[in-house]
Amino acid sequence: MTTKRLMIIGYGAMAREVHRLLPAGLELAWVVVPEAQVAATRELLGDGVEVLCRVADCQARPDLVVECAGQPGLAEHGEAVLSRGLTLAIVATGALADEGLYGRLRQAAERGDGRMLVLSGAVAGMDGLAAAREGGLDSVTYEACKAPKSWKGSHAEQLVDLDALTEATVFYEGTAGEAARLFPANANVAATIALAGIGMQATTVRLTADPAATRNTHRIHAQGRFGEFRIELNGRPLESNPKTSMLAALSVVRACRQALDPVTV
Ligand SMILES: NC(=O)C1=CN([C@@H]2O[C@H](COP(=O)(O)OP(=O)(O)OC[C@H]3O[C@@H](n4cnc5c(N)ncnc54)[C@H](O)[C@@H]3O)[C@@H](O)[C@H]2O)C=CC1
Ligand SMILES: O=C([O-])CC(=O)C(=O)O
Repeated sequence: MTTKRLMIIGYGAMAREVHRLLPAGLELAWVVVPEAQVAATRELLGDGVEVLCRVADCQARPDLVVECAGQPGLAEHGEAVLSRGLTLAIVATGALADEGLYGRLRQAAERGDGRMLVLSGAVAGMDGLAAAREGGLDSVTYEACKAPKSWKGSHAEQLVDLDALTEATVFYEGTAGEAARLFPANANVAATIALAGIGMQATTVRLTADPAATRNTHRIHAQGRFGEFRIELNGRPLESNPKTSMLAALSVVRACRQALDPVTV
């Protein structure tokens, strides 16, 4: 089997974990980072990987492109990937709460015959939720609970004193679309659930900080013609970034494996 070649957009905590766990048969050939990080990333990765700041500078055709660059990274590079007819697997799904961007990415994919794969990221059950949607969904709620340190540097700091919490505290309730925009490094999952289910406005979201939490907890409750499901997922955060659950990186690794395997499970 010939080795396939991967492009990763972004080279932060998640991308490094994906790189570490890359399945045999797929090699990291290109990394796209902001211009200011090109030199340091080149030094880190050595000669085997081409470090670029624009997708257009890639002279060959990656077999798969994965976005691990956050919402601004998807907004900056998504169209360039899709309009070249490439497959782009994404985790910064919250960027799709911006209808304008979503429309431009769809058009680029249609124009160039590209494909955008919305990965399940830090949650589970997106297959069942999307199937349930076919029969009609009545309500979908999503609750996330993380340790205060996982909410540091986010909009949560404007809503609650994270350092003073002594018990689990709900600091945000709203729609998936708003949550994904207000918490771009923490609530992409809200948008993923909305995309698989009943949309950005109808999906309700509650966010909690809990000083006793050691995991990133995600709870989904969906009701519809199919029946009802509840999922609770207690994900281990990445040591290198407590905002990000390990499962989100693993969902990217799974997409890498699927690109190699003729059977999709
Ligand atoms: N769907 C999901 O379940 C989840 C999605 N995420 C998303 O994944 C993103 C990445 O997570 P981490 O790696 O833990 O964050 P991180 O902050 O460690 O890394 C993000 C990297 O992207 C790079 N970047 C930023 N703008 C860029 C651009 N325009 N072009 C190329 N690279 C750019 C940054 O330089 C940084 O190295 C999060 O910001 C979040 O949006 C994170 C966790 C779960
Ligand atoms: O990794 C997680 O637990 C979820 C997350 O950050 C996101 O949805 O953006």
